[in-house]
Amino acid sequence: IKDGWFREINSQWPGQAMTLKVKQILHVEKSLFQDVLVFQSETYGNVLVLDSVIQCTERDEFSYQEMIAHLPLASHPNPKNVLVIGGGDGGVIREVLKHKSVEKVTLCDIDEAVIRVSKIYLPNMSACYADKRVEVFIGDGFKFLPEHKDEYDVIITDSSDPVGPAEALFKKPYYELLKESLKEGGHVSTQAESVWLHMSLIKEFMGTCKKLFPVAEYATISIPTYPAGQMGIMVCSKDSQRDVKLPLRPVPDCKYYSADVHRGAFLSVPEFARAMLNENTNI
Ligand SMILES: NCCCN[C@H]1CC[C@H](N)CC1
Repeated sequence: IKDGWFREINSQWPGQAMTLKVKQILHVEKSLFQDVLVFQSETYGNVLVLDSVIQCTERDEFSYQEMIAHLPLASHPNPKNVLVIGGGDGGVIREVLKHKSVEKVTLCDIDEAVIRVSKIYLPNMSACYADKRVEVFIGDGFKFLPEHKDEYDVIITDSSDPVGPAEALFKKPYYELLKESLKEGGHVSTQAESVWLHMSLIKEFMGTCKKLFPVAEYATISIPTYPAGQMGIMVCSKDSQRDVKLPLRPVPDCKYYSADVHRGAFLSVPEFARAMLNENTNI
C-alpha cells in the first residue's frame, strides 16, 4: 500500500495492476500458509487479500460466488451433498445453500485464518457458517478427498491462483481425486483464470479436464476487481449425456446469475479463446 492505494502488482499479470483506494487497514497477519490482509476500500467495501492478490471485495464478490456455485448446481438434476475446496471466505457456501435440494455442504479450507478473518470482516459472506447444513474441515483438499470417495454430487474448487498454497489444485492428480470423490453424474467447477492473462494455463487445464471428464466447458464472467476484469469458471460432468450449459431450475435471490446468464456465460467465450480451447479436443 503506497500513498493510500493498494496495488495488485504480480508476475502473473505483468505490466498491469488493479489499484484500489484504501480507507483503513483492518487486519494484517502472516498465517501458516500466506500473508492475510483485509482493508476497507473507498468504493468496493472490505477487501480480502492473500499474498498480495485480491481474493474478494464486498462490492463485486457476488459475481464470482454466484457463478462458480450455480453453473454446476443448477445444471445438476438433484444435488444433495456438496463439497467446497477452499472458499474460506464463505461466499460460495452462501450460494450453495440457495438450492433447496442441498442437504449438506462441507467446506475444506487449508487455512483457518481465512475463515476466522472473514467471520469478522466479511459478514455477508461468512454469515452462512451458522447454517446447520454446513460443516467445516480445516485441512488440505489433497488429504480430504481420498477419504471421501463416491460421496459428492457437486465439488466446487474455490481456490486462489496457481502460485502458492493452491498451485497443486490446477494439476491432473487433483482432478483425478475430484473425479473419484464424485458420485455418478456428479459435477465439478473451479476458478479458471482469465483468457487475457492465462490462456496457456487454461489450455493445459482444459486438456486435463477433457481427458478425465466426458463433459468439460469453460464459462466467462465479468468481475471488476479480478485481473483484466474477466474470470473463467470450468464446469465438468461425469455424465456424458449431461449439458452443463443448461440451467434445469431457477435460483432465487441472485444479483448476477440467471438462466440467461448461465447460458450466456458459456456462449460468450471470445473466439480467440474458444479456438485455443477446442484445439485440445484432438489430443
Ligand atoms: N472466494 C475467493 C475467490 C478466490 N478466487 C481467486 C482469487 C484470486 C484471483 N486472481 C482469481 C480468483
